[in-house]
Amino acid sequence: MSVLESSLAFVVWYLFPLYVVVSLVFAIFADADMTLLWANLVGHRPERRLKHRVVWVTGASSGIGEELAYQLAQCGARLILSSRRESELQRVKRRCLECSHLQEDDIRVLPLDLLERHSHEAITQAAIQYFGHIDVLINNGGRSQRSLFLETNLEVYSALMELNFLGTVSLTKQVLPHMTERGSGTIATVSSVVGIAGAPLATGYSASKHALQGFFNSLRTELTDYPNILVSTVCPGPVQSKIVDNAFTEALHKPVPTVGSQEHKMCTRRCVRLMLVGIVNGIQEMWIAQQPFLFFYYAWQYTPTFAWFITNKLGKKRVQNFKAGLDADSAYFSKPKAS
Ligand SMILES: NC(=O)c1ccc[n+]([C@@H]2O[C@H](COP(=O)([O-])OP(=O)(O)OC[C@H]3O[C@@H](n4cnc5c(N)ncnc54)[C@H](O)[C@@H]3O)[C@@H](O)[C@H]2O)c1
Repeated sequence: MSVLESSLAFVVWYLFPLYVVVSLVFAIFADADMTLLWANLVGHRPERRLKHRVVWVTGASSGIGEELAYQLAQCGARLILSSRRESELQRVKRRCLECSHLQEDDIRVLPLDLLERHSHEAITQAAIQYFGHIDVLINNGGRSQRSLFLETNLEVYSALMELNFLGTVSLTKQVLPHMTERGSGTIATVSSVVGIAGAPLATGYSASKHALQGFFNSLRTELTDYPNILVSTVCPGPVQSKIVDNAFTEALHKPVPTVGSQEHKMCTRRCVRLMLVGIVNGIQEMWIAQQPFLFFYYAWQYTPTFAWFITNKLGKKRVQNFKAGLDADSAYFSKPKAS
């Protein structure tokens, strides 16, 4: 057998089956993109890298932001906790103190409304003054949407862009000069799976997350002279939180009528752990989702025609369930049930 033939046989009999098996195992069990999972396996640990760091979390009063506060506190990070309701932030602060070795002074509650852009400069100055600097800003605060475009007021689209996009850009605008002056820092922004693809009932939400993706992908390229500044975007799939309760509907102040169980969604704890691993390992874009969502990220990236075939089938079912007054989210995973 020639060298060429034996090399070919090696590839066909050993490497290719190994590749197929590894890919299948990955496809079935993975809940994040390969870079992030690799970092989780062999990379830096958040406990080591975040100790004594000053981390500012927006939207810290519930869901992903609240869990970020607890895990960051356990890592020994000093915290600035922001969202609109001070009482809720005080509750989160108390739990942070209970579950970590942090002292009262290590956590600063700083109420912030992302919509009130005129207040962002003063609040940022207050945050910088308190600890002397900010190492990490996590732009997490935001709201989703559950409504069909044809039935939704334009005001809702305006509100989604004001909050998710402009509110985040405004705060980043205040914090980034502080980081460029120091020559280091991290700005991590929670985007979404719908910042990469799309989903029915979330046209405005998806648009606001696409806007964030475009903004931060472009900003990152403007900061190449600052190798120690990380601009990271996090794209979670469905995660347990209050996101559906708090979502916009077709009219500005109308609540979501049907909020189903969140149990089928990714555990908040796992999502946040992976986020922190990504941040300390300098990952610029993270995909975090259970299957089958993670599979779709790859499909959308590499085989869009196939991805849209599947997405349209699921989307159709989701819209039908929504119109029938059923929980649109659960319908993806199990037999839809009215709640
Ligand atoms: N949960 C999911 O399935 C999921 C998936 C992908 C992305 N995300 C994103 O994760 C982030 C956190 O959402 P969550 O799932 O924890 O939902 P959540 O509703 O539990 O938390 C949202 C947080 O944002 C805050 N917020 C809302 N409006 C605000 C305003 N005007 N000013 C300041 N803070 C405000 C809320 O007070 C709350 O603390 C959001 O950006 C969301 O788009 C969530």
